[in-house]
Amino acid sequence: MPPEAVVCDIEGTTSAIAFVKETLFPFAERALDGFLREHGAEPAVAAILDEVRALAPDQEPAEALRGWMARDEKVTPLKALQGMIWRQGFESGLIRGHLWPDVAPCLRAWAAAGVKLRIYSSGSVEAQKLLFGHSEAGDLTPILSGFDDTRTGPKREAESYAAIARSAGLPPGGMLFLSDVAEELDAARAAGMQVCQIVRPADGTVESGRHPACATFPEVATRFGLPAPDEPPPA
Ligand SMILES: CSCCC(=O)C(=O)COP(=O)(O)O
Ligand SMILES: [Mg+2]
Repeated sequence: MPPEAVVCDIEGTTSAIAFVKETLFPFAERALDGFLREHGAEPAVAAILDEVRALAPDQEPAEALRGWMARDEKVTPLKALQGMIWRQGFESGLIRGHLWPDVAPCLRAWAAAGVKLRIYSSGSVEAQKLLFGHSEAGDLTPILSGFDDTRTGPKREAESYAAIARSAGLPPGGMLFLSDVAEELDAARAAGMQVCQIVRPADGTVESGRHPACATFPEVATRFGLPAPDEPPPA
């Protein structure tokens, strides 16, 4: 049966890994000290800094945050803070959310056919909404019906996917999870979801061999019985 809902990872799935590493992370790194000086006492930011101190009690929060960014560690308070910092970049037009050209036409076709679309990323829900709200393909947030980040649960644990299915009000088997990371797909499959690894050569993704694999979203459409977009994606 074709899935009633599609859940998309971002980095390596809808968007280039290079966009995250070479645009988003350096933006946050450059703005970090100024952001903490200006906003560090605000309750939402202060609460995140408390989480950072609890996880890295032997370091200054800025030092811990920089280390996590350098090692691309998906630590929840870092992700929350990055989302806050990126807001200014997205809203001023300095950053536009990268999407591979095959992604938006499929998401639009699937939404038009009544397929529910959700995002599950290590990037915070705030950052997800910014990326899809200010994407290279325009504002896609009206066609997205749910957003989850690591506050829902770790991406490599089956219970996180069970929670996403509960919040969508669907049986896990009616949902398809798309990700570049095999361990995330293992967890989603253990929760009963259909899964597909997105293997984009431009991202250097290695096919695990444990899951169905597709290089583009139109290939996903063909393989899982989802509608294909009316127009071919731009070259
Ligand atoms: C605007 S979302 C930022 C992406 C990000 O920070 C990240 O860690 C993405 O990880 P994913 O789980 O989507 O692979
Ligand atoms: Mg990913």
